[in-house]
Amino acid sequence: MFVLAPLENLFRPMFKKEDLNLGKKLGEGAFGTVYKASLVNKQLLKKDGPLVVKKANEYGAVEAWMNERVRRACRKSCADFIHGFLDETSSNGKDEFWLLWRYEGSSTLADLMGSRDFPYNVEELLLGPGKGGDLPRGPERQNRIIRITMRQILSALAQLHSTGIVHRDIKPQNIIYSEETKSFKIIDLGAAADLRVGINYIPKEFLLDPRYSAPEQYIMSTQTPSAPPAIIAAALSPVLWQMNLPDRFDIYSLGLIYLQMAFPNLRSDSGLISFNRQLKRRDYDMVEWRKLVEAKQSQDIKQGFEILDMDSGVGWELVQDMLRFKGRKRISANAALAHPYFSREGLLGLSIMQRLRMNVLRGAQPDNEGVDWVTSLMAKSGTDSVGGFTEAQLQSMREKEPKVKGSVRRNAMAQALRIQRKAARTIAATVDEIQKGEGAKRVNWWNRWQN
Ligand SMILES: Nc1ncnc2c1ncn2[C@@H]1O[C@H](COP(=O)(O)OP(=O)(O)OP(=O)(O)O)[C@@H](O)[C@H]1O
Repeated sequence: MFVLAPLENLFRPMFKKEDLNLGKKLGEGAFGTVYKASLVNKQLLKKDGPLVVKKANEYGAVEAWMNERVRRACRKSCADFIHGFLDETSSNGKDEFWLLWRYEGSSTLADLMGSRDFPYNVEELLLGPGKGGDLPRGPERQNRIIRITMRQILSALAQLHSTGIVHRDIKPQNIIYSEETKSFKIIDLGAAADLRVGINYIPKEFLLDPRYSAPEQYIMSTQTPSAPPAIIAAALSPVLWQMNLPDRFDIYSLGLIYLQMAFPNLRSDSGLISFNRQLKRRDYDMVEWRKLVEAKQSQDIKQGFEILDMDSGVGWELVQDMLRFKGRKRISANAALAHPYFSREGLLGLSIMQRLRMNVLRGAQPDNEGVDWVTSLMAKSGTDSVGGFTEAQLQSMREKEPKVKGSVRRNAMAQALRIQRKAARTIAATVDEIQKGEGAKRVNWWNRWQN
């Protein structure tokens, strides 16, 4: 960041407003106006194609800075940023900041979700026309499309978070379908906070879209002092990150999007607002919410739960993990990507593996440390070609169940051991279950799994 940023400015093309022809207005928000645009002189950029210009107010400089950082650290997760510059000659006498991106395409996830054909319209975009035809239209096919979409958005979020950036405004309007990469990307970093440098990180700032924001109002505890100088912020950021887990704010917003994709009646603003109200009244207990709405017998509700309950309810598990009231108990983007919901499709023995992973995750919930421990084990385990646990690994974990020692029970170590024991017991129980139920078939299954 400190080295590459100045170097980059020496080599990247610079623009001024005379280089740009503004076209159709694409949007107007609190922070500026967005236009489709083209270059007056096409030679200025190596790759031709339409552009997007945002004429922003005083926050534009922060948004440009954030976009440059994303371009260096995780460029595939967000819209392709080209350049940002200050226009001191603006007609209204105020400084205007111009931001320039490549035009990714004409559809945001909000546009796509607004169509009656959702999610099949997304399937065509992600897989190509006619490529989803192996399954008849119905919950199973919808589940597959939603899962691919969720994986793409979560991967983009995981990259942003690992860069130290929290978006703070994740919503379908800010997720765009890129026609070039045929995948979803995140846009609008205008409300983002970069904890590594302290940019835009003001604990008391209130910039949230109430429809999609998590119950906590601040991404950082209000006890945390305001941003220190950049270099100190960079050194402190892992500690602050660990203390506050600010990334979980975005996860809640994505959890809401997941629900909207599954339940057609939650896609409208009024549907989402009434969901938020219902959940708040039930103290953010999703099981209670489910009891409430299932009693209503609506077709949309039935359809949504049919999707979430597939594969032993992995989707329902995931959405609950994303929508937990306390940020600390909410799943991280990386842990969500390792959730059984995203297990590879079509592998032999998948359902047993899914069951195992889910039991282990269930056993570790709601201890977030437990989930992290389990996911790190999963990430390290398995064969080269296939993730997950091998039978030998499961057996050795089973034998290595940590021993209890009365005196250490009260300290933090005891807590960690307790979670490990819980996970180890779950693994043992699941292995027993598999051994009992599958009998002779089991040997073949494991052999096939490891090959
Ligand atoms: N790179 C891009 N490619 C194509 N369209 C884009 C791109 N960036 C933005 N848009 C379009 O412009 C609209 C507004 O963009 P953006 O959300 O960044 O602006 P904003 O002023 O912050 O708006 P809001 O306050 O409503 O979020 C988007 O909804 C999208 O339709």
